[in-house]
Amino acid sequence: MSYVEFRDVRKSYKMGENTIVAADNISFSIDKSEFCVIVGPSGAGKTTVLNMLGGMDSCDSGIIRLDTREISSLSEKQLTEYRRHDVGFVFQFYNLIPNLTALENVELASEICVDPYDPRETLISVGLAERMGNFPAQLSGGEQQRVSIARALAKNPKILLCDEPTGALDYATGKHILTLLQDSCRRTGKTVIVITHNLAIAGMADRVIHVKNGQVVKMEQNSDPLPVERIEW
Ligand SMILES: Nc1ncnc2c1ncn2[C@@H]1O[C@H](COP(=O)(O)OP(=O)(O)OP(=O)(O)O)[C@@H](O)[C@H]1O
Repeated sequence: MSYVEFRDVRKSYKMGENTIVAADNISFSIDKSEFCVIVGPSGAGKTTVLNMLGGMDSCDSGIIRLDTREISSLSEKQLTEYRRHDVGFVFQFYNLIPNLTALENVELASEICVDPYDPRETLISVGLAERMGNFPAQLSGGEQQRVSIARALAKNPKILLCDEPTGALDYATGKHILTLLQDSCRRTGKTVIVITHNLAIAGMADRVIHVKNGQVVKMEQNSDPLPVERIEW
């Protein structure tokens, strides 16, 4: 069985008289330890898919599984536990707590987990050995994103969900962050999912899922993913 599975997943939002179908019978699967990119234009349904897999939103129908567990049928209480222990999130705008240092941000996340990695070692692994005592405002955008990746990894989650992780960064810094995510995936064996509108990023993925109008329009597997240095956009 696949590690991540979406089967005929539907999600709609009511907006007054109108119904917006954000996920229209979406089906796909992802294997353990894969680096997967979900790509599509604005409004395609990428964030909706990520939020449902991350336990932040529910689906109307269909089945969502992670590591054989059926996420789509968990109670609110079970979803809280699931988000806490099993999912690491990386957001476009980092979402760090401004009055906590880099180390404290990572410690806070790992304190609520069952089997976390050491926060200091995790910060060292993302290249921030010298910046642990700094507050987010004292760090560059790229460094803040490294902290947020460390915060997600230190939880030792089953899956890392990244929503446009390079969206707020310049070209070179964005590439460094993608390299870090690809390396972290390989080093830790974590399953990593990145959503983006940037088709060029697809070349570095083991698996690419193309979405449009709430549907999966294509799925590809790269037997030989490119190193980030060879990707241009
Ligand atoms: N909470 C919500 N309430 C109403 N409509 C929503 C909600 N969330 C998403 N939608 C709608 O669902 C559709 C898919 O949105 P979604 O954010 O998943 O797309 P996306 O591919 O992530 O887009 P973007 O790249 O712009 O973030 C859009 O039409 C959006 O307006």
